[in-house]
This record gives sequence, C-alpha cells and structure tokens, in this order.
Amino acid sequence: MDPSFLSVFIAFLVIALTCFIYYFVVLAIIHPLQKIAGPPKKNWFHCQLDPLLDASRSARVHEYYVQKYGRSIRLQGVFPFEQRLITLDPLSIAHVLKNSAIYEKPWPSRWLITSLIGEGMLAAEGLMHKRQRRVATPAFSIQNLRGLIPVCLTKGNQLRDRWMQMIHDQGEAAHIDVCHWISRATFDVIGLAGFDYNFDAIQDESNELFMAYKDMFETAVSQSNPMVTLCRMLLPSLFSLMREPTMLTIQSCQEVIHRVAGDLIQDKKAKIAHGIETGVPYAGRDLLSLLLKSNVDKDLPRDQQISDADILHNINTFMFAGSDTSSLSITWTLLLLAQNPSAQDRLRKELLSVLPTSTAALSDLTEDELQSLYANVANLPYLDNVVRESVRLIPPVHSSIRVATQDDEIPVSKPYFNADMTPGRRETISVSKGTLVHVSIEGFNLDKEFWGEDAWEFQPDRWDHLPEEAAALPGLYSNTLSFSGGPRSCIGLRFSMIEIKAFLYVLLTNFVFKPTEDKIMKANVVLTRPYVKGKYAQGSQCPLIVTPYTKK
Ligand code: HEM
Repeated sequence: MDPSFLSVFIAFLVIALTCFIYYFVVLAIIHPLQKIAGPPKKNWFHCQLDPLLDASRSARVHEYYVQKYGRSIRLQGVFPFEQRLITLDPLSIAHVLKNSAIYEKPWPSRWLITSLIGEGMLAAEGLMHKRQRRVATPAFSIQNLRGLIPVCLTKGNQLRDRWMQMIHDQGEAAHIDVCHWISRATFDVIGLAGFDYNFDAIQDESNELFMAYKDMFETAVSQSNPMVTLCRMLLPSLFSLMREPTMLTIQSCQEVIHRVAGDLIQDKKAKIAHGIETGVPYAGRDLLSLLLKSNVDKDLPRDQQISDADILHNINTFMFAGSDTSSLSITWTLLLLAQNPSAQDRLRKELLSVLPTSTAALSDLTEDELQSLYANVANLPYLDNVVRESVRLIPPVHSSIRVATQDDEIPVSKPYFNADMTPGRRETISVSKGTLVHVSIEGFNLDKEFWGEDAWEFQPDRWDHLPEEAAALPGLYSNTLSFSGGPRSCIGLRFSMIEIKAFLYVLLTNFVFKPTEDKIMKANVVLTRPYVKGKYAQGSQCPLIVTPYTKK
C-alpha cells in the first residue's frame, strides 16, 4: 500500500477517534446533568426512555421516579452517552416551553416531520416559525372558526346515518370500531375546513387525495424501526437510490398532494385576486383561503409573507396535526363514557336538554340555527368537564422534546437531588448547549401531587372543585399540557374543541355506547392510540357496542 495513503488514513482515523472520544465520552462525563439524580445506568449504551414511553406502565414509572429521584431527573437517551433531563417540575416546564428561542425542537424530529409534510409550522424554528404562525393565527380566531360549526355538525350527522345503517344491517346493535370511523369523519372535517375539499371518507375511502394523506401518515406511524429511520435520516440519497419502499410510498403520496393541493391553491389565489379586483371579497372561510388572504393583507409587511410552498406545507401540517389528534380525543372520550355508564347517561341528559324544539332533522337546520344550537352545546358545564377530563387523562400527544441551543439555567420550584442522592441546594438546574429536555405531557397531567389521589381516574366532576395545586399549573388548556404551552402550543385548540363537542353532541344524542369483551389498551405509536389486547398486529382499533338511543 502507498505509504502516503496509509498515513492520511491513519491521521483521519485518529481525528475521528479523538472527536468521538471528546463528544461522546469527555463531554458526557463532564456533562452538567451528571450531577443530577437519576436511575442507575446498566452501561453507556443503555437507553432509559422505554419505560417512560410504554403507555401500559408510564404513569407508574413517572410516579416512582418522582418519589425516588425528585422532579428533575437525569436519564440516558437514545444515543450512547446522551444525557437527557426529564422534568416534572411545573416551573421548569413553563421555562422550557416559554423560551422557545432557547429550547427548539431537536433536528431528528424536525427532519422527520419535514421529510413528510414539508417545513410547516410544526417543524419550522426561529423567524420562519414566527412568520408562519403570524400568517396562520387569524384563521384560528373565534370569528373565523364559526364556519367550522356547520361542517362538524353535518359530518357528525353523516356519521350518524352510516352507523344507523350498520346497526340496521346487524340487528339491534352493532360492534363498531369507533376509532376507524371517527378518523374517517375527522379527515372529512379537516379536508373541508382546511381547503374546502370533500374527501367524502365517511362514504368511502377511495378519494385520491385522502388516500395519499392517509398512506403517508400511516407510513410515518408504522416506521417503528428507529435504526432504519436513523439510517434514512443520515443517508437519504442512498435510500432513494436503493428505491427503499417507505421512501417510495412517501414520494408517490407527496406527488399526488403537490398536484391536487397545488391546483387548489392556485384556484383559491385566483378567486382572492378576482375578489380584490372587483371589490367583492372572496368569501371562502376554509383555512387555506384564510391563510392566503392573511398573506396578502395590506397590514402584513411584504417581508413577512410566506411562499406558496409554505402555504402548502402548513395545510399539510394542519392535516397531520389536526386529524388523528382530534379523532383520538373523541374515541378515548367515547370509550371512557362506555366504561362509565352513569357519566354517559348524565352527559346525554344534558345534551338532550339543548335539542332543538322543532322536529326538523339536523340536516334541515339553517346555518343560523346550527350556530345557535352549537352555542348552547358549547356552554354545557358537564360536557365541558367531560372533555377536559378525557383530554387530561389520555392526552393524544403523550410527550414532547426540546433541545437547548445554548447553556442555560432552568429554574426549579420543587426539591431535586444530586447524583449521590443528597438534596440539591441550588434554585436552578444547569444545562449545557445540546441537552435534550423531555417534557412528559402524560406524566404532568396524571401527577397525583397536583391532581389528587384520584388523578388516574376518570372524574369529570373534579373540574368543579379543582385542587389549588392543579389550578396553578401552566398549560394552554385547563392547566394541562395536552395542548402544550408557550409560543409553540397548539394553534388548533379552539378548532378541536368545536370538533370534539359537536361530534359528542350528535353521537351521544343518537347512540348508547357499551364496552365489548375486548380489553382496550393504550399504546404510544407517535400518538397515544387504542389497541385490543392480544391483537396489536391488527393495528389501532377501539370496538364498542353501539345501539340507537331511544327516548324514554
Ligand atoms: C385534541 C386535538 C389536539 C391535540 C391534543 C393537540 C396537541 C398539540 C400539542 C401537544 C402540540 C405541541 C407539540 C409539540 O410541541 O411537540 C400541538 C401543536 C400544533 N397543533 Fe395541535 N393538537 C390538537 C389538534 C390540532 C388541530 C385540530 C390542529 C389544526 C387544525 C392542530 C395544529 C397544530 C399545529 C400547527 C401545531 C404546531 C404549532 C407550533 O409549533 O407553532 N392541532 N398540538
């Protein structure tokens, strides 16, 4: 071998090894988090996240960790030597979520989202995120979301008709996988509300755009092998060359979305431009029209506008962030009500109290009548308690993660322990640039110290006399982290409340829900989803016995 080649090769190896040792060994050993208590590591390659992400035991594990190590805990992450902070201290969580300029989403999460739906609001950071959020915010105002009310009630009613037909075909009751059907219905809602496009998925699932979105999201969910995902992330060109099946599926879905949704964008832009020319503004109230209008608003400086590509990425983002999350919330609520028949009866009674006095079917009501019906529904106190409780108890997004982009001091309000289990004396925890902070939404929502001994139970009445400790917690929605908090909190909170309440109204005034013999388990597969025990291979499902409600 050529001696000069050999020396270059050896020099390269030495540099690579030095970098490796510095970044993964020296930095790991002097890492400030080493000073914080946490469960013992078996070895430097032992990932300690599994128990926190395993939905069948995560609540118990969080409780155990807090009792043993305090509310600021050091854990070993996915990569060897990677130290993570998991915090269940409300002050620390508020600090991390509020300071989005310091605590960003880590690049692997952003890469995964971007490779699927583009760099929309969910993945963007810094100025790009600010600009996108600013353009999108008006679309989610109370006034603009009024258009969503008739969409949700009408789609709820179509789902009702489908289920009535299934019950009729099966006899007096039907076993219905409510997870599957509600997902179809919420896709319809986000299609219409998102860009005025009817997937008509309640009727059948053959629409080209619906299938593209569905396949793409399911592919993302089923990519459960982290090693393959990591390789795809690091070597995308190689995977593309190898014509790897996951990549091919995503690419072909993206082609359909770009073509169909791209045409919709051009069509809307032309209508808005025509409205400006003629002085008769285009009346479209879907998110796409509102985004496009907000983007050309005269009060928005030109350098704050976003491109057509960004508009499409954000519509994709709303499809991604707003379909499964809402459908899972409705599904979990129905399951909890099926398991708690007295709460179900009480809620139905309350919902029936606002049923329109006219004999007209929901489908015959005018838009004004639908609006006033929903206004009554939205104000029902027990419905509000049920929704808060269900979203607290089973948050569809179980956790979130941030990375510190600079050294920082995270304030603590509760005692923490040093690595040798002596009590910590400082009022902050030091984190260095690059440290990952794990925010456990579920662990926070189920914390018995704040919510009381019955924190793991479905108790809608708790909201009438919330413990002081819980009422002081941060969080965008009802002192929970279910919709996160701070500048990166969920923009779709109001949207999903309308959807959840409208669907519960239609479904509970028409049907009675009972559990089947199957045991439904929670599993975290990107989101917290229901599975039948022993039938994980069949995918997420939530079968319930559904019978028509007949007025006594
Ligand atoms: C029950 C339903 C929903 C739940 C539980 C939920 C929960 C969340 C959570 C926890 C986050 C923060 C994620 C993180 O920081 O890692 C988030 C962000 C987001 N959600 Fe939702 N969401 C729901 C419905 C919706 C809907 C209906 C839409 C849109 C139509 C939506 C759009 C978004 C967007 C765009 C973001 C990113 C915001 C940003 O980074 O600025 N979500 N959501």
